[in-house]
Amino acid sequence: MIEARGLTKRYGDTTAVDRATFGVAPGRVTGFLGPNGAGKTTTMRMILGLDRPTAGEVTVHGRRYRTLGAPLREVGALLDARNVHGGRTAYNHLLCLAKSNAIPRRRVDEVLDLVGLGSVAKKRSKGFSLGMGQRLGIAAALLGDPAVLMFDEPVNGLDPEGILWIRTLMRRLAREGRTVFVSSHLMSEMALTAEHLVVIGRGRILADTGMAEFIGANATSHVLVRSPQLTELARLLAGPGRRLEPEPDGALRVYGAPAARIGDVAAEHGLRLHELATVQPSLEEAFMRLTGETVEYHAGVPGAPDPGGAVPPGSVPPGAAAPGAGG
Ligand SMILES: Nc1ncnc2c1ncn2[C@@H]1O[C@H](COP(=O)(O)OP(=O)(O)OP(=O)(O)O)[C@@H](O)[C@H]1O
Repeated sequence: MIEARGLTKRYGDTTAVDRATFGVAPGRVTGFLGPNGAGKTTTMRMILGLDRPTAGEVTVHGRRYRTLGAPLREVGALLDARNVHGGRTAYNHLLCLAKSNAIPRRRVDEVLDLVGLGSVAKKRSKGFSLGMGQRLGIAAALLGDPAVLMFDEPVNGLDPEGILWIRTLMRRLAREGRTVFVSSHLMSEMALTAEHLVVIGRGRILADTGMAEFIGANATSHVLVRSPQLTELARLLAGPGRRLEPEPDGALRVYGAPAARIGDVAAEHGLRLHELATVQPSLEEAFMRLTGETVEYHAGVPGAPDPGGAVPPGSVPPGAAAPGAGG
């Protein structure tokens, strides 16, 4: 269990983390989601005692990291995979870590096999690919068999196979009852990996909630309709609480009416339907609703919306009705 209370970090005029209060529970993957520069790495560094909070505190199992007796046995972390002494072999890198933390030598072989580096254990890590470097970093995090694991942007730069491997590993570690906290700015990846979300924007915690709840509270589903008589159908569907949006490929998005209702309207008027599909909102849509236009935010455009003034959870797109509303 990780608990942050009023956690704050300022660098001069920059407030990297602003009164963050959240908890990371065991037994599930918690995604730490936020755009570049939102404060994810700084938060993780404070959890690991690498940065001292300006105010507030963060504890692991009720204690500050620096006061843990055998930290590597309690918390494993992958912060920067390039931070490895490249002249050492993978085996020696892990052995040094093991020795300095009173971890038995056999555990080095175990974690090397676990991450699939057994066959290159005696090779110098400076010759490793990015994916192999990530695996070595993860092996180091797992070395002390810790109950709490943290990964900062673990899939950055990995190929699809590497991404799938990391996703599967994280879910397995969580199923074993561990606390797994993983940061990312990649929505599609988070949607597949995490069950719980802590969302951060410009240093502030914007949400601490289940994945499904987060999406449900910040975005609405719509129905995608295709018909050779779309103009007529659209006229019949228009009304209070409904929002109709044409798609570039000729389909129509309908907010505020369930698929069954749209199908009935079409049948009643003898209109042909070529497609009628309920589309669930994505994590990305929900995130963008919460934080404002993330694309602008990413690019650091002056005057980009302030995530602090975010749309409150439970709101729906302007003009859209709540699911099931309307006749
Ligand atoms: N050592 C530092 N000195 C000054 N400013 C810093 C320092 N570390 C971080 N910052 C600033 O704090 C803010 C948060 O940075 P942080 O790296 O924690 O964000 P992040 O969410 O991890 O972003 P990314 O996805 O780009 O890694 C940024 O504005 C960053 O420039």
